Amino acid sequence: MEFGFLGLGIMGKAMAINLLRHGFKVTIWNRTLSKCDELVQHGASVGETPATVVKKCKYTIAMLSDPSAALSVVFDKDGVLEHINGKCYIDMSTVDADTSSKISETIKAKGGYFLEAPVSGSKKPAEDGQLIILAAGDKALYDEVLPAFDVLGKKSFFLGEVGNGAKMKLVVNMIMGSMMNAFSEGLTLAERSGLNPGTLLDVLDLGAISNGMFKLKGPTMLQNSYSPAFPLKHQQKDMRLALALGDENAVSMPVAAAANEAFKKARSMGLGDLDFSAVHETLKAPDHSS
Ligand SMILES: NC(=O)C1=CN([C@@H]2O[C@H](COP(=O)(O)OP(=O)(O)OC[C@H]3O[C@@H](n4cnc5c(N)ncnc54)[C@H](OP(=O)(O)O)[C@@H]3O)[C@@H](O)[C@H]2O)C=CC1
Ligand SMILES: O=CC(=O)O
Repeated sequence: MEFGFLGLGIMGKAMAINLLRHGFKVTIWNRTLSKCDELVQHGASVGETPATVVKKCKYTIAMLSDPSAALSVVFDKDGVLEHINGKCYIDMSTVDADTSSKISETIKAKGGYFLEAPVSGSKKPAEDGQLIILAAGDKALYDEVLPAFDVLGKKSFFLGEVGNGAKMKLVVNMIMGSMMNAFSEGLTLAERSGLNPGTLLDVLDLGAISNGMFKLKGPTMLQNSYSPAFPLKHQQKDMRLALALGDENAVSMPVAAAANEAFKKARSMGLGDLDFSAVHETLKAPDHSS
């Protein structure tokens, strides 16, 4: 089975390498072309534009940063739409339901097939093929590409009409971003009140609120180490999109709104390209330490 793959950031690179390792043929494209070099070593071919990748491959996956990138790769000159007639496009980026629906409707109007399939799970699950895939849209296309999803993820969900995958992903990340802020405040409170925050991690891990994120991020946060697995700018994008979903549905989300403010503050401090756990640094800023 041959796949096109557009977007070789933290996630796209790991996912495309996984497909290659499992015997899929992969033709890649990335806006910054030099990022293709490493994958060529793994056996990938390179397409000059999104359009040429779609022309060559029956199935093309995209893993792009945000709604604006997802729209640009489809609608701009040399974009996906130019050769989409009869081809299949699977967008795994985290975007909002409106963006996904706009892409879906246009692709279908031009004779193509569309599936949205955002993922839960970060850099390591992407490297290990342990993502959780939240698909929606064309069910026949979902069934066709399951062999690839089985390589990329540990579990795939088919959630119905386009938009449901995007919404599920945003709800999950809204919870995750809120939890990260509560965790960060807890670590800081423990430290400032004279407790050993390392002991707090042990206590948390034994109780009912033990979870993989606290376990993974706690030790590195205590070392002020924020090498990006999930860039903070993307977490803030997800909070923003989840809050908009809350607006549309008149759901009051004061906790998520406060978490969004903290991520915005972190971005204003120049921390957007670090891991989202760097929101911890906002609590060390002068207005919080006096
Ligand atoms: N990292 C994570 O833990 C997870 C991320 N996600 C989601 O997956 C998506 C990708 O995340 P991640 O890999 O971490 O992000 P990165 O920032 O590492 O990569 C973003 C990718 O998007 C490309 N891109 C950005 N803007 C444009 C544009 N205008 N036109 C074309 N290409 C563009 C980048 O190209 P270039 O190299 O040229 O900059 C790069 O390939 C995001 O939607 C994110 O929210 C979902 C689950 C986990
Ligand atoms: O979107 C991020 C993740 O860890 O999932």
